[in-house]
Amino acid sequence: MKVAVIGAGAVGGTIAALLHRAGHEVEVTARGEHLAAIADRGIRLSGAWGEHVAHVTASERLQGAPDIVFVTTKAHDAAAAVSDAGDLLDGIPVVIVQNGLGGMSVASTANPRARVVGALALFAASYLSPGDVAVTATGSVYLGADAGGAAILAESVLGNVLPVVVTPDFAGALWTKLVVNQINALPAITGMSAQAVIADPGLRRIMTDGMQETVRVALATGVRFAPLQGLSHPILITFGRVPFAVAQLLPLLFARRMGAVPNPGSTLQSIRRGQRTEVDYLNGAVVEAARAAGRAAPVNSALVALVHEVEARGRFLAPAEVFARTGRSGRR
Ligand SMILES: NC(=O)C1=CN([C@@H]2O[C@H](COP(=O)(O)OP(=O)(O)OC[C@H]3O[C@@H](n4cnc5c(N)ncnc54)[C@H](OP(=O)(O)O)[C@@H]3O)[C@@H](O)[C@H]2O)C=CC1
Ligand SMILES: CC(C)(CO)C(=O)C(=O)O
Repeated sequence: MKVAVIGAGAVGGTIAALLHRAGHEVEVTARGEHLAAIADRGIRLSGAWGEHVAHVTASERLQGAPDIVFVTTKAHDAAAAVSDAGDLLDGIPVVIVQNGLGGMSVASTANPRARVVGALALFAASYLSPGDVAVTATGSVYLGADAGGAAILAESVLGNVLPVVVTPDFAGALWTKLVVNQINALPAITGMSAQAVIADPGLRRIMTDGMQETVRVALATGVRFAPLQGLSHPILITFGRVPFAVAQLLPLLFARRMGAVPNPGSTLQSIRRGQRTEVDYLNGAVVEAARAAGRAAPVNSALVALVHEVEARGRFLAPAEVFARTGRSGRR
């Protein structure tokens, strides 16, 4: 099958390499030195799903019409990336693998003729250097069901190379993932891995507070969380109410699942490359939902501000600075 990956960075490079290893004809788009390295030496995949060098067709814009396309840019790049493909995506299943709430509507607006399917990656991947990507933790991809059969094709293609779950409630799954993505901000602020952040009692407290705030905001706006990686609506309702001593078990569980290989998360990876982060689409989406419901989301607001500060100044904050800036002692 002819498969395209638009924005073949950490997640997209992993998907492209796995599909190439399975025998598909793969074309990718990327930019700059990463594109040059892929064109020269292929995508070099390493980590938890094995090693593979994928010699794929690579350019800045899609060259041919694929049977299916995966869009794996960061949220702020998705509209331009889909538009750049022009009419090559007309009538094609376009699987948008993206965190944040708006990926599907952005892709549908950029090409109303594409058959857009939402997807959420629960595996963790790192961009190591131009052309090199590594899977640091395995996990499923959750696909939204659609009426037109595009998700069935996506499931058959992707399900052959990694674990796939089709969810009938993708909107609810997006919100469950937004709770999980509370993992992202503190590594981006401190420069520490997600596991190291969670191991620090004071930082773990902030992350846990952010998760509980996200749950409470979502429930206040009528969200029903869909099942995702062991989380569910009833579990998250309970999580939103319990004291910190119990609630901290959730980030501790996430750290355990991530295993021993340090996971920077996708937001810290943007900072390390001197790029804009997705924080406005992650913690910022919680702040926005709270505002629409006439509520405040102080923890998420503070995290958004601190990530933007690190983006602008190019200097990470030490945990003590984070505690001071968020009005905490740091002892929990
Ligand atoms: N990394 C992870 O572990 C996980 C990430 N996610 C989510 O998956 C999505 C992708 O994340 P991730 O893979 O980490 O991001 P990356 O930044 O590693 O990859 C995105 C790639 O898209 C490229 N790109 C952007 N715009 C275009 C364009 N118009 N044409 C061609 N290439 C383009 C980027 O190039 P450039 O670098 O030049 O901008 C980059 O190489 C995000 O929404 C993220 O939140 C979800 C789960 C896990
Ligand atoms: C779940 C997590 C944190 C995995 O790395 C992720 O979604 C991301 O990095 O964006």
